[in-house]
Amino acid sequence: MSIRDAVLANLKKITDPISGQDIVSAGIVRALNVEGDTVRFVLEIDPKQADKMEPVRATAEKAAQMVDGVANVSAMLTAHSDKAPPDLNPKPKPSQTGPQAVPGVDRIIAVASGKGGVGKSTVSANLACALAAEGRRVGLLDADVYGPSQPRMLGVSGRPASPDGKTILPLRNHGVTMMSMGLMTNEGQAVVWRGPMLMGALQQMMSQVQWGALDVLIVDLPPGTGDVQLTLSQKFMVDGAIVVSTPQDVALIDARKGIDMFNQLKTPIIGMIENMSTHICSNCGHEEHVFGHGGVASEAETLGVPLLGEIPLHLDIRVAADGGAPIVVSKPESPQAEAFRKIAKDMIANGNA
Ligand SMILES: Nc1ncnc2c1ncn2[C@@H]1O[C@H](COP(=O)(O)OP(=O)(O)OP(=O)(O)O)[C@@H](O)[C@H]1O
Repeated sequence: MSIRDAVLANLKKITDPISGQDIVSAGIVRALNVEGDTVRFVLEIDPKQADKMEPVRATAEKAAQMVDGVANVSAMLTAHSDKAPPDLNPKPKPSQTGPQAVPGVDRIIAVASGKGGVGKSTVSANLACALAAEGRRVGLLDADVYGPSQPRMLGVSGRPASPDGKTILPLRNHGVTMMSMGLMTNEGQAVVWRGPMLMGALQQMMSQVQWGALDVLIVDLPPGTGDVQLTLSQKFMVDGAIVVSTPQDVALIDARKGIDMFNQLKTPIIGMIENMSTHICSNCGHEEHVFGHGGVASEAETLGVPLLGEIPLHLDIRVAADGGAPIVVSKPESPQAEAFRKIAKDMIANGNA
């Protein structure tokens, strides 16, 4: 029998005057520790019973000393607490991998494109402003770190403030709360982002920016199917994705890849938008199909995703975007703005925004 077991056997012969059980079964012998020939333990008691328990402690100390091989014994009375003893079993860490919601944000919608330059940022800015005009509380995160354009499109400049060094205060214009990676760097300065930096920056933008209460947060993604797209869908609960494409085959091939990626990530596709659909001459109103027309509609049908709308190629759309007031703000009654506003209204009607 080990010293520890022999000590316990002797302690079991002592009766706890409070419960009538032996002191080991009563659970008052705690922290029994044997080190060489030294034995230490405590008797955990109600402090009000200290006088009654002191003789028990002295008896327990002697009982431990009786064990062969024990030279020194230290038994102490300690006050028990009503609190549960600390749980020393390591708990599994909460899962870091599951997608999380952003506090206060009801929905996250990703706007993506397979190919660059198809007008994804223009569509994001106009949709955000159109949804805000419908009374929705809208946030717009420009996650296009390679070519951040939302500050220019929404007409905001200056660096966002961080009063406490932890949270970042977003900017606001045209009813849209906006944050862009472009505001964290100097305009015109090329930024070389590596994968882990990108992911860290995106998480920071989602979690540390004080978005406030939003009905919808639109995330303007970089073109393609890279780290930012993956991180967004894996780390955050993305409610839906909109894929913007021009009608040409080359753009459509890439758009298909984008849809494929969202399907694999199990992010629901809200639908596709054909941008630069028909060119309307700003002088004569003549319509021509610079990049073809209807390519996205037939692709959407093939892929079984909704076509949300077709946005014409029109000089006013570019001029408005470059001037810091998207066309839905600067010319809300124009047919070009109407195309965006219809998409926004349908999104609200379908519960997507
Ligand atoms: N429907 C349109 N009519 C006219 N010009 C447009 C239209 N859509 C976008 N543009 C213009 O095309 C250019 C590219 O658009 P935008 O920056 O929105 O594309 P993007 O897909 O976000 O590009 P990036 O590759 O930088 O992500 C901009 O100058 C924009 O003003």
